[in-house]
Amino acid sequence: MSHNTGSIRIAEPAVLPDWAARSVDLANPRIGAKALYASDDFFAEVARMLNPEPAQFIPGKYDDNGKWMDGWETRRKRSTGHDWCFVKLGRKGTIRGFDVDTSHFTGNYAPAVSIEATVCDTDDVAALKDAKWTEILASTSLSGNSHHLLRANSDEAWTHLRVNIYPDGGIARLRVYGQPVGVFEGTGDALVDLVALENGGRPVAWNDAHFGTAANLILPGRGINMGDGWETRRRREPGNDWCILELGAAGTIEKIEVDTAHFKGNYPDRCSIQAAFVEGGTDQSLITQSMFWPVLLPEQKLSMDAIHAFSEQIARLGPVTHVRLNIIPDGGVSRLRLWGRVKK
Ligand SMILES: NC(=O)NC(NC(N)=O)C(=O)[O-]
Repeated sequence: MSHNTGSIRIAEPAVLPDWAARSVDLANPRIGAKALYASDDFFAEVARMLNPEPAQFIPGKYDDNGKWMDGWETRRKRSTGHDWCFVKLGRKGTIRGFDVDTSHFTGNYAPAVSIEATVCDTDDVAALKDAKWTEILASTSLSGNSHHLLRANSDEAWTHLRVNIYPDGGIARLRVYGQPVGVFEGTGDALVDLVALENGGRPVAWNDAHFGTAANLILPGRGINMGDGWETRRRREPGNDWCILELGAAGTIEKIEVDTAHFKGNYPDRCSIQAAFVEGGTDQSLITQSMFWPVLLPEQKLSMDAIHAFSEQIARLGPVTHVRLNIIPDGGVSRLRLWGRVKK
């Protein structure tokens, strides 16, 4: 499976395990995550480790410190001890596991990693150093140029991580697969975007995402370019393209926005949305189940490069947990917003 939380498709491991596929990357800078501090990042700055785009290797690219590497890389340690860094999560959340990705690091990858977590109401490094840390990933050996999908040993919600590497070396990318918590606390009866990535929404399945994946639909803000949306290949057979999204919380949808920003010669002719309150099943079985979901938004004509707002057209289905966006017959949509009230 691959997903795109930037302008370039992320080539995640060929197949993410279910616990990762149904999670949000809490370390995605596009929802506010940030590398706060590193004990050392001489060869490659720690911020690169969170880049939502796939790690790349650029032969022949060097900087004043050495070979340019796309990740976090510390200098060769000549003393005891180990390197570490602080990462602020984009949302407070529970953590199911990690992808510790050493892509392109072959003779300089970190031999081992462990990860600790804490809850802290500040990003101040001194305060974080004094925080109470809990190990949620025990020390684990790493290989070069590999994805390491590792389960976390925790059910609690956290705000910050300390990533320890033993004793030094590089990590290309860190993905933190989890679920935001408490995003709707205090919203009362306000309309909230139930499917936004930063509110725990996530893509479940799609039939095609040749040019841009479904994850882009629920990113914050408007799309930055045509690559920052969900775009399918040109359909050459009857039917329509679709994607299934899970809401961050069950709720009743009252206002829908379908944004075709940047899609001018390839926006869908029409769209519709089906929805359901799903209990049980798997992401895979939802693909079949979704064929029979009731219509939340009947077919609507779309236009180029515009936000389309719908409210009176929305069926009164009550609280739902999943939607299926149908685009007819194919094309690109930049963002989908599903404003509603959280089910009490
Ligand atoms: N060829 C290298 O990559 N050498 C060093 N690393 C970088 N990035 O230059 C090292 O010591 O690991």
